[in-house]
Amino acid sequence: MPSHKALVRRPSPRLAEGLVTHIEREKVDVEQAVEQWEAYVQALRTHGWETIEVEPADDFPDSVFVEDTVVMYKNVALITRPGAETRREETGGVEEAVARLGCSVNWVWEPGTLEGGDVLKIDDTIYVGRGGRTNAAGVQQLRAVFEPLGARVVAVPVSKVLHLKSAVTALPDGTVLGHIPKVDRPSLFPRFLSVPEEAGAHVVQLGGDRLLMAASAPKTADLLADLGLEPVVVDISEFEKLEGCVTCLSVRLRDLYA
Ligand SMILES: NC(=O)NCCC[C@H](N)C(=O)O
Repeated sequence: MPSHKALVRRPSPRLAEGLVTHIEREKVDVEQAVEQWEAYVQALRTHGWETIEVEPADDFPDSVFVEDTVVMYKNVALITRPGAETRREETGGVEEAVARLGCSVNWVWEPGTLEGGDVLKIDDTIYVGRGGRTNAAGVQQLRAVFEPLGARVVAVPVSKVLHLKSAVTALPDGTVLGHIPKVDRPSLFPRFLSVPEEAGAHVVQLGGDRLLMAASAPKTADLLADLGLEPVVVDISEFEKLEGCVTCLSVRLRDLYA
């Protein structure tokens, strides 16, 4: 039976110092960010996810973006080696959390770099974005860990946004969603739906037809509702100022044995 646990990590008081790469820096209201994070966690819980808080990493401004520190496939965790040097030490608490949940643990080693935001799983296909934060050695290491377990790893170029999942995510039927101006090669995906907003490309599958989405993509929410899906909308404006999206604030663990 699939498990319904999700890792989350409380924002650091230094959140406002988080990295910004492709957008202009805007002032982040940390108090509001904490409220938004609590509402995000509550939305996961309301829709059947047991949330597990990874120990906070207050010295690391970007630590709330927990998705970047680990990639899960089946019961196996791959602890990443973030391309952003200032994020490298975020991984310790996450490693401890997944080990405690009974996952077997692997690591990305130097010279590899990989961030979880660059990894999009659709059934047994694992798309990995080769871009600013994930290098070729990171792609090879991901392949070496997961292909023997039955995955097929497909590398795709990412140059217009921070991570692959800043450009594309997937619907429950496997259709890939993306905002065309931000996607390097839409033709790499077998079934692609173009959405009208950049933030509309980011969905977290909550189960059934329910999709967690950001309030900043109302036209895409309407489009998806019109296709019979059920958007669950959260406001994550303070995280968006740091190039965060709904996907990066949690890691869903769907295939634990426990
Ligand atoms: N997976 C994600 O979308 N992560 C967002 C990370 C944002 C953070 N400010 C960073 O640049 O690393």
